[in-house]
Amino acid sequence: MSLNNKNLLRNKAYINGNWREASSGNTYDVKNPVDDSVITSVPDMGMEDVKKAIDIADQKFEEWSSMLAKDRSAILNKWYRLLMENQEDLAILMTKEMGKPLKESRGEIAYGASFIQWFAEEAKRIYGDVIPHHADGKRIVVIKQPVGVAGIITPWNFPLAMITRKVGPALAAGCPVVIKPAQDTPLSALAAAYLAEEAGVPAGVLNIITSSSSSEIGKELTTSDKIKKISFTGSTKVGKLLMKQSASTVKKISLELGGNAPFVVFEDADLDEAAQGAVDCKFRNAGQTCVCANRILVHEDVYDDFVEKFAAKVKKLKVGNGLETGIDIGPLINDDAVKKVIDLVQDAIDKGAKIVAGSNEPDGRFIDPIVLTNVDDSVEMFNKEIFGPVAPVYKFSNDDEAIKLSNKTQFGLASYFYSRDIGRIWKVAEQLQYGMVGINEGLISTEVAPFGGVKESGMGREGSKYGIEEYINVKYMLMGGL
Ligand SMILES: NC(=O)C1=CN([C@@H]2O[C@H](COP(=O)(O)OP(=O)(O)OC[C@H]3O[C@@H](n4cnc5c(N)ncnc54)[C@H](OP(=O)(O)O)[C@@H]3O)[C@@H](O)[C@H]2O)C=CC1
Ligand SMILES: O=C(O)CCCC(=O)O
Repeated sequence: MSLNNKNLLRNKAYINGNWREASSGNTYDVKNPVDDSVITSVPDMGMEDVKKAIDIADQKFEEWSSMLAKDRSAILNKWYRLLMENQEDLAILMTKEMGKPLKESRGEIAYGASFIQWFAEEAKRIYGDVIPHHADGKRIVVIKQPVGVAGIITPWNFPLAMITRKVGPALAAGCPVVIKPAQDTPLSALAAAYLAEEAGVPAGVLNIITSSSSSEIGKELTTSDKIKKISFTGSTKVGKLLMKQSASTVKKISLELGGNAPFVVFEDADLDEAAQGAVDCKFRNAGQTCVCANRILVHEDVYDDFVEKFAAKVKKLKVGNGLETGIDIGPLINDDAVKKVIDLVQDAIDKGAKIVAGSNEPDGRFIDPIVLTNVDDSVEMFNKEIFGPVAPVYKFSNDDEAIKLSNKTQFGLASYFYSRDIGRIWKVAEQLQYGMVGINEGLISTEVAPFGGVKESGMGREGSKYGIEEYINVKYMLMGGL
């Protein structure tokens, strides 16, 4: 692989500042989803290794949390700079292991790094409170303290940003971390750990376990009494399991789970902007994003015009190996993902849907982006996260119906709508049962805003001033006898 900084391609896991084999000696291959070519192999760690990582992180808690906030901040800032200095190499590595187009990988490196920079600043602003006292001779003070060691489990679709969005606030608050990246994408995580070490993150404060036994590692992280916090991004099914397991030790927990985002186009919308917003929102990362539009709902008066504009743009998207120039859509992550997406399309076709762009005949893991019309809420994909480049366009007749359809799901992560009417904008934004609302905007992710969902999309917020609260305990002190 042609990286300028050859040190970024790691084939060992990282525990206590050492690059390590699994104690069993086992490894597994990391493959490029384009053609299954092996990039390298990494340790296939198990229970013994994760226990070691947890123990060392626990031992490091006192040292790391008692370091001056400005010193932790300086280390994080240096890590941010190193991530950005190595942006191109990290992007190549990411595209190789995950498949997203290089331009999107570059974007994710900058996005991922931005969380480290943001939380480097927040580290210095974990302020407490003085509360006006309730009785003479007493004073009330509130301080904020780090929760302790954080166990972090992340998915393959954002191999860097999902890690930095959790590790940034954890380290800023003073919490050491044990990270289990997705089995398919450990290399971005290991490269980031290498740069963290270069930046001066002390040994044992940041540990990475590579493993193909996610349930074993997850069980240990969620049940160990040394882990005080679990942060997870991934499917709702696994999130529920981790929540259940974490109950045994009553851990603080953040979950970023599945979504089923509505993207509503009202009759007064700017249709050109809405069509472009829908393309950006739906096809980012080949649709493999929890905040991607999953259901495009369009008012009947503008339905045909919107579909024409939208489909014309979709037909221009270029599908191929993400390392090649000009590619908009890379491969899906694996064969199961392709099958799931194509089965959902077939179900819709069986119920009367029409394909107006793209094709339901994949070329290996590549799917020509599909636009479907003539769909209603009886199709399976109305209720399921598609996680692929398929855009079903539903029709509605009035605002109440649009809101009802939008909220007809157990998920509540991101939602979007396009309108120019200020009254409608307020009403709809308030009535959408979602943690995030994009208004005349298809891309909402930024480190400065709180990312997170309601309902079965999870709990907790990442990024912004709220993100650090997930790694902090509030302590109230009452002083009497004054
Ligand atoms: N909200 C989001 O951002 C995401 C949503 N999804 C949704 O989930 C579907 C399935 O994707 P998938 O990658 O399988 O998602 P998972 O939820 O299975 O995987 C996410 C992370 O959890 C780990 N994991 C899996 N099972 C367990 C377990 N029992 N205990 C502890 N950790 C576990 C995975 O490890 P490993 O990789 O080793 O299996 C990975 O690190 C997607 O099609 C999509 O709909 C997926 C990814 C992200
Ligand atoms: O899909 C995800 O797992 C996270 C969403 C990426 C983003 O932050 O926009």
